[in-house]
Amino acid sequence: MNIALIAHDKKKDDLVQFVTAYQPIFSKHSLFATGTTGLRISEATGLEVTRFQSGPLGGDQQIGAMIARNKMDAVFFFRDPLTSQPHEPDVTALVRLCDVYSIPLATNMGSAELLIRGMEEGLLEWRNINKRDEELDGE
Ligand SMILES: O=C(CO)COP(=O)(O)O
Repeated sequence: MNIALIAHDKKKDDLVQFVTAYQPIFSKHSLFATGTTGLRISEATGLEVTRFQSGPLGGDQQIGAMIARNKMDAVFFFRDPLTSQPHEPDVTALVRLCDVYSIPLATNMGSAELLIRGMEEGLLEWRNINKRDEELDGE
């Protein structure tokens, strides 16, 4: 599965810690990230991460484009709710696209734990099979 990893600056340590803790699971998937987040994760874990532009320079939109093309299966986006971001419209757009396409989105450590455990149990594969069946039914 394709997984997006994104964190605002004050949340990057949390996301690095999270990915490190669940590295055996993340290592089974294709990882994508905004520029600085991806660099931090690959340096800390050695995992292969496809890096897009930094968030403020269009990285959020690049991940959004993957969602719009049905190429992203889950998004871990540790947002900083206490700091205003210069690219707030991009952040909102990315979250919105997750809702448009029903992509599982975890925006903090609590929901991330539940999402990764769901992935571990194969719940996302199950969801994708259902999605494919619905698409086939609609054809
Ligand atoms: O700003 C971001 C998400 O909105 C993250 O971008 P970086 O990973 O490049 O810091």
